[in-house]
Amino acid sequence: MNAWKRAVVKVGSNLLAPDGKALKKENLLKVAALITRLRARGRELILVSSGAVAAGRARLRQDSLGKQSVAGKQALAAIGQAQLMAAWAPFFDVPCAQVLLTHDDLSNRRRYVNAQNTLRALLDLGSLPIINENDSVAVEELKLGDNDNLAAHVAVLVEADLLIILTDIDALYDADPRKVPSAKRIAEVSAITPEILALAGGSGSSVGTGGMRTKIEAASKASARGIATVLCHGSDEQALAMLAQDENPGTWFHPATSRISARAHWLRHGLKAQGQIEIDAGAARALGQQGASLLPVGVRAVDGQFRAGDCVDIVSVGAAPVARGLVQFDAQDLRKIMGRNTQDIEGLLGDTTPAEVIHRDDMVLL
Ligand SMILES: Nc1ncnc2c1ncn2[C@@H]1O[C@H](COP(=O)(O)OP(=O)(O)O)[C@@H](O)[C@H]1O
Ligand SMILES: N[C@@H](CCC(=O)OP(=O)(O)O)C(=O)O
Repeated sequence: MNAWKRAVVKVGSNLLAPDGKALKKENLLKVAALITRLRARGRELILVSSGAVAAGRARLRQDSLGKQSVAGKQALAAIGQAQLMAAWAPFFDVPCAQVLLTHDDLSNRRRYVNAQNTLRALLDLGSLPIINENDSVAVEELKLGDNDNLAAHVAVLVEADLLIILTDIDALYDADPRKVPSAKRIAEVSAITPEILALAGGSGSSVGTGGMRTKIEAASKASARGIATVLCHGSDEQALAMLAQDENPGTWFHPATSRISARAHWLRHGLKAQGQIEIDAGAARALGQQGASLLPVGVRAVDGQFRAGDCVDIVSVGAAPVARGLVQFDAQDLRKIMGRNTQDIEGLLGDTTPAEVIHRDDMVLL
């Protein structure tokens, strides 16, 4: 574990605000001490910190965790984010830089590159970027929601070597230990298979979002780009000391042996599908085995109201998505030409109709 240069450290809500109502400063201090130790050894660190909503509750002295309206929660996050930064800053002797990201910043290529440049500049300045989702403006349906997935996106964005997930449990277990006391600890995961994903339960509390499942998803996203993930307890002094010594105190997720390209990763993980295209068996073979583009003739059905340039999922009849990519037609136009041979569609939609529904270069197999 000792060859890494740059890491993203993610600290979850459960650790920062175990009761959901106030920040637990003692836990912030432990994480800050780890980051300071690692920085002193020449490592570059980026912190992804949850806790804005809880800090907002604390500032407003709201004792109840009762249901909030969306706008109410967004307002809490706006108040709490300032509190959160103010809570972290005294624990570091370098400048802390607040960066708030939304899903749009990851899906829009220009904004993605822009965020990448800003984060690189912040590291060059020797500052500590502290990242959270921009909860106060993020549109509910498009939210990442949990900070595990956000941290994985950030790790890919800054080309980190390591993702460190600090939470309120010491490792991944083969079942949720809160429900199955005999659950066994897993020290190493060499490949994130559907079986590994199935081990994960939801959050053990009303404070955390996503539980172990989003942590494994995050490890999987990071792994696909050659980034390792380590998960451990973030307030256990011994675990943190081991991390500082480059030892695995919890669960180590190996990076994938063959990493996918940055563009393929962006297509696969950075975008949300705006619709679905169902293809026939011949097209599924052509895509899966021959590396072909998707042509109108192989399309059987079109679902959704997407526009040309949007990301869509490609599904084989009655099956889970087999690929996704950037479609070259609006949904309504695609409905007019689906199932037709290329020579038959000329003139149907004007003179400059693209030959492919989704070009191979804009597609990733799932
Ligand atoms: N297979 C599992 N192994 C370990 N923990 C699990 C598992 N399944 C579910 N969990 C739960 O996931 C919780 C951590 O996730 P979460 O509550 O979202 O924390 P955070 O706020 O740090 O993101 C643990 O407290 C645990 O109860
Ligand atoms: N962005 C939210 C936190 C989201 C969240 O709870 O994520 P997680 O720490 O993964 O459980 C906040 O700052 O309150």
